[in-house]
Amino acid sequence: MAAPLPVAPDSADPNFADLIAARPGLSMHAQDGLVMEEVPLSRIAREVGTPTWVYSAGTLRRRYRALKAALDGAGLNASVHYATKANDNQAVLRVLAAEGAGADIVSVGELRATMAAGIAASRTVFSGVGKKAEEIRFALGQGIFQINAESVEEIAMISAIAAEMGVLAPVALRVNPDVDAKTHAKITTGKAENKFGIAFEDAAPLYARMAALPGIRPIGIATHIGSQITEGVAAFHAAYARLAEMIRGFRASGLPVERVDCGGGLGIPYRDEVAPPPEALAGAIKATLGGLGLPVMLEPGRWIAGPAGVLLASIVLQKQGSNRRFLVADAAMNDLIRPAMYEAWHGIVPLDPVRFADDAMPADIVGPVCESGDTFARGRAMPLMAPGDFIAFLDAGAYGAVMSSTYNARPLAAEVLVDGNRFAVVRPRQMPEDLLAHQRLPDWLAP
Ligand SMILES: Cc1ncc(COP(=O)(O)O)c(C=O)c1O
Ligand SMILES: N[C@@H](CCCC[NH3+])C(=O)O
Repeated sequence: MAAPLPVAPDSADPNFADLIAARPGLSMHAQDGLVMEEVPLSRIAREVGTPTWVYSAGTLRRRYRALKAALDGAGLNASVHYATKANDNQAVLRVLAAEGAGADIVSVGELRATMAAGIAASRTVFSGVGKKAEEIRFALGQGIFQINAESVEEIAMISAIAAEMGVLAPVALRVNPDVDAKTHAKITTGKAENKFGIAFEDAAPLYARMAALPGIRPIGIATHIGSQITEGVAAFHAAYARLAEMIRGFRASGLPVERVDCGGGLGIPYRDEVAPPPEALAGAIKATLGGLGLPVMLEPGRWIAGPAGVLLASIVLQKQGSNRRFLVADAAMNDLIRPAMYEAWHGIVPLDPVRFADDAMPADIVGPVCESGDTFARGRAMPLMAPGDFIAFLDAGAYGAVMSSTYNARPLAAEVLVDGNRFAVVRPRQMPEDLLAHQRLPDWLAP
């Protein structure tokens, strides 16, 4: 049976004004329309074209500082290691490097990016379930701060490489605490069925064996239970309580523990989620791990970068289907894949103050890619729009550009950084013809 005709937008959705009011880096002006810091976004859309990612340096700084202040305020000796995977643009990394951030990386590519941006390897933790030997060698050669090992096989590999290089690898065990983070199934990582980490019951004997290996300096334990965790800090609390119990056990057996890595995962409100403030996370860490007197690490990605970015797009056309209105944008799932991949909800607002204030009727907002999954929103309250009108996808600073592709031979969108009243293109649009120029034909296919 066909879905019923949406006669009214989803009343649970926040309206444009509420969305913008909740995002301090953005404001709506009668003349200039939607403004990021002091730069009208329509100016960027006109000068740079669309689709384009735009990041706010001010929001990145403000959020990094808020997180650090919450950890310091709880009396924790904490270091923040920004999860590079959320947004690895050099400009974003530089802003965070200047704030004193360390990094969390999952590949040599990310390590090269963070080092190029001024974050030393000695402030960087290497996570990931499938690090290759050459990546481990490179990271050790650069003096990596910590490697979070995820399996007994990997520990053997790290020890062999380090011993051959004549160094001691600083290794923490990533433990899987089997805690339900109550987030989307594709981004939960701390349940027993997930591929991540070492089973809780295996960790203690493994840590003892690790301490006896020639190439390894045991550092402590790490965990990361999932991403976009909202609705309280109970899951964090449960996971960290298990870590604390484990560390006490290690100590009782005479095994050294230097620090504990609490991972990332703090969620943000995209729609109406109640995301815990960083003070609540800091409180959960203090309540569970605080008594151990150890330095703690955090690996936040989304919380810092998500609200700092938008994706600008233009309306290509508005079309009427048999029972739905479609707004076809020039951004697509190849740019922002989160709605297609996780059914994620992103605020979508017009840049034009007149459209912003207009009466809204439900529309499906879609991209031009040849997949029905290329749908950003269904039954969303949107005004009538004309070709060339600009829209912004909110909270697109994390897991946006980094997850984009050239599917349908589409360009990789440009990236722009705004800082106060200035803006700059920090990665130009990459055109399909440039990518075509990189392709090669073997002789046997030559005409
Ligand atoms: C090991 C690790 N640390 C940190 C993060 C960052 O997560 P988030 O962006 O949710 O803070 C991730 C991604 O989920 C991760 O896998
Ligand atoms: N890519 C996911 C988050 C994954 C976090 C990485 N472990 C998202 O967009 O929500």
